[in-house]
Amino acid sequence: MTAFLDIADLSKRFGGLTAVNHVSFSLGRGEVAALLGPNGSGKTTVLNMISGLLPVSGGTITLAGRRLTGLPAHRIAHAGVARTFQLVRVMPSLSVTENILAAILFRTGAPSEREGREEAQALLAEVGLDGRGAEAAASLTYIDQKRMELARALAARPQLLLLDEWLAGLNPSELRIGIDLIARLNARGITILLVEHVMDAVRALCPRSVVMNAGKTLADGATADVLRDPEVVRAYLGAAHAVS
Ligand SMILES: Nc1ncnc2c1ncn2[C@@H]1O[C@H](COP(=O)(O)OP(=O)(O)OP(=O)(O)O)[C@@H](O)[C@H]1O
Repeated sequence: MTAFLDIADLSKRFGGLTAVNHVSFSLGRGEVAALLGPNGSGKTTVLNMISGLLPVSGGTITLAGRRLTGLPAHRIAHAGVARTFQLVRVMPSLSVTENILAAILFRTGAPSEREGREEAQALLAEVGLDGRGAEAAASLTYIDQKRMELARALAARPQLLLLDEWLAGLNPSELRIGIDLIARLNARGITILLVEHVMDAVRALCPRSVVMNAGKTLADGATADVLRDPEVVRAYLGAAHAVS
């Protein structure tokens, strides 16, 4: 597969700490892959650099041959990259629909009120929040806030979706729904990179996984093989999350 997202020799230093240390991997268009690793291994920092939230200290990131490194976050978003955050970010004082409309507005500049609301409605249906648009965002349960955050990301019509522990904290039935939703988005052609500690979800969704440890790439390959790799098992067992 030719690289759609190409991460080459990527590094990030915070003062004396090297959080990401010469990491390289690439994703093919339409691929869904996991970025794994114990706590503090640098996964979120990689997502932050891809989405332009943090400048890189070294290396390059390209999407469909276009260099993203050095672009501000809003330009990267317009180039087709959307993400969710580990700690859900919503605008609590607005309604659910208004939260989505804000994201649509960011993409389009100025949709007509009717078109914007129709699109918001369709996005809410897609993430399982059909008919919930009038509710206050702050009143949503945790999973519903996550759904709404995903709808906001989808409002950008991304080519690449970065999910930072989007499935964390869901109960088993919610997890099933979440996995199906991610699989559906991928089937629609969205390339997905997910940082995830829920290994059942990783196994179900991601044929391929990249594993980081202490800022470096430890493994990159078929998920089943990677999760059996003794070095990966050791890295996880030495940390809070065992590979279970
Ligand atoms: N803005 C920042 N300033 C200073 N240090 C940071 C910053 N962001 C992350 N770090 C440090 O960089 C290292 C990697 O953090 P990062 O959040 O990328 O890890 P992670 O693999 O996503 O962990 P987790 O699974 O717990 O989310 C950690 O030591 C963290 O404390």
